[in-house]
Amino acid sequence: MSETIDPLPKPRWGRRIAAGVSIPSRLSFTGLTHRYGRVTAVDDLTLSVEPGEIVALLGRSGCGKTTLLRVAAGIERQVSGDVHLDDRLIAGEGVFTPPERRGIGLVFQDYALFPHLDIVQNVAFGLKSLSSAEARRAALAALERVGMARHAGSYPHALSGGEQQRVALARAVAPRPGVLLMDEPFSGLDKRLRDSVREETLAVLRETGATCLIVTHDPEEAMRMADRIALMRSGKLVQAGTAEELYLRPSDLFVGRFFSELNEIDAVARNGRVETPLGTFPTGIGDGPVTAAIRLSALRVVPSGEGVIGTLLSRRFLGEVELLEIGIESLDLPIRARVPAGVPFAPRDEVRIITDPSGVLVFPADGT
Ligand SMILES: Nc1ncnc2c1ncn2[C@@H]1O[C@H](COP(=O)(O)OP(=O)(O)OP(=O)(O)O)[C@@H](O)[C@H]1O
Repeated sequence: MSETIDPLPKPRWGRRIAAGVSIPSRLSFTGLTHRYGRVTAVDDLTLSVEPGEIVALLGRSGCGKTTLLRVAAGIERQVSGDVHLDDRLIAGEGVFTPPERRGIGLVFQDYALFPHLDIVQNVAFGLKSLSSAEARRAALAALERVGMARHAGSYPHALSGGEQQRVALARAVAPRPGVLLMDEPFSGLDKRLRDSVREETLAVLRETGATCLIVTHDPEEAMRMADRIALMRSGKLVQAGTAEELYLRPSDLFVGRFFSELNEIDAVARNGRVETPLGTFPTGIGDGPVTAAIRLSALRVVPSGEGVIGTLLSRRFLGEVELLEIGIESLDLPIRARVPAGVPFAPRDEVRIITDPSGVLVFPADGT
């Protein structure tokens, strides 16, 4: 007897309908600076988002992410630097293409649906080049793709946050923009809903093929969604690369901290090595004061045998893993370790710590 295999997983949103395909553009910023009065929100930033690429713009609150998006959209006019769409200068010295002529779609944090228009009118709003019948048809198709066609006649206030987010996505992709900008599009959703809406949004983005720049302050979200991550600090681009590159080879301690929890130990590098209470590790940098940053997952904790002697101070059960705090005589602060749950220790037990050198990052001590 043969088994029937369903070739496609059942979509959670609507029927299996493909989103309209966009012709993706390259979006690039060159030497971009923007100020609000004395505040420099974006500082000499250069970044290119390649056609069809999804890039997450990541950084703490106030680092300039939204400002960069607003400049790209044409809501804000930069102080200096250029913005190009492919080879076309859209904002720069003496040039300013108005937002509606840029072919850029936007999804705002608060979705920004028009309260006085019903859902299908909201989505059809940007389809100015089509007749009203065609615009309605395209809007309904976009709503169908995000599983919201049955709400076409509802008004935004009658929809949940997750439903409004889907409508906002349908509205942004319906005109088939070459570039889509999303500003913290999932931040208004609770954690469980956020995961499923994010996955579905990603599927729609991949189908449309649009170039996409997504603002987020959540490294995990950036890693899940983006082909590349651009990390900002104080208006500057600190590092851009794949999640793996940023995680494995952070350019400085700030980037390292963003992607993993670290034990930070001040030490002095000599002859390409640094000696710490947890062992001696290669540095890859010149001699001088350094910070040895040791990932919590790089520590193995065993009851006896080889390893650095410590005393277990506390253990916290986190499901699959446990967080241990261990005191070491020569260190003022306890060392933290993230180990598989179920370790056979109790507080005050003597333990041995073994450090995997591949989980040790060494940076010049520059006070970052
Ligand atoms: N309209 C404005 N007028 C004056 N200052 C502003 C304005 N908008 C932003 N700023 C300032 O510019 C800096 C960058 O703000 P921006 O909103 O771009 O950062 P962000 O990284 O998007 O932050 P968040 O994640 O909190 O939205 C901040 O210091 C902010 O206070």
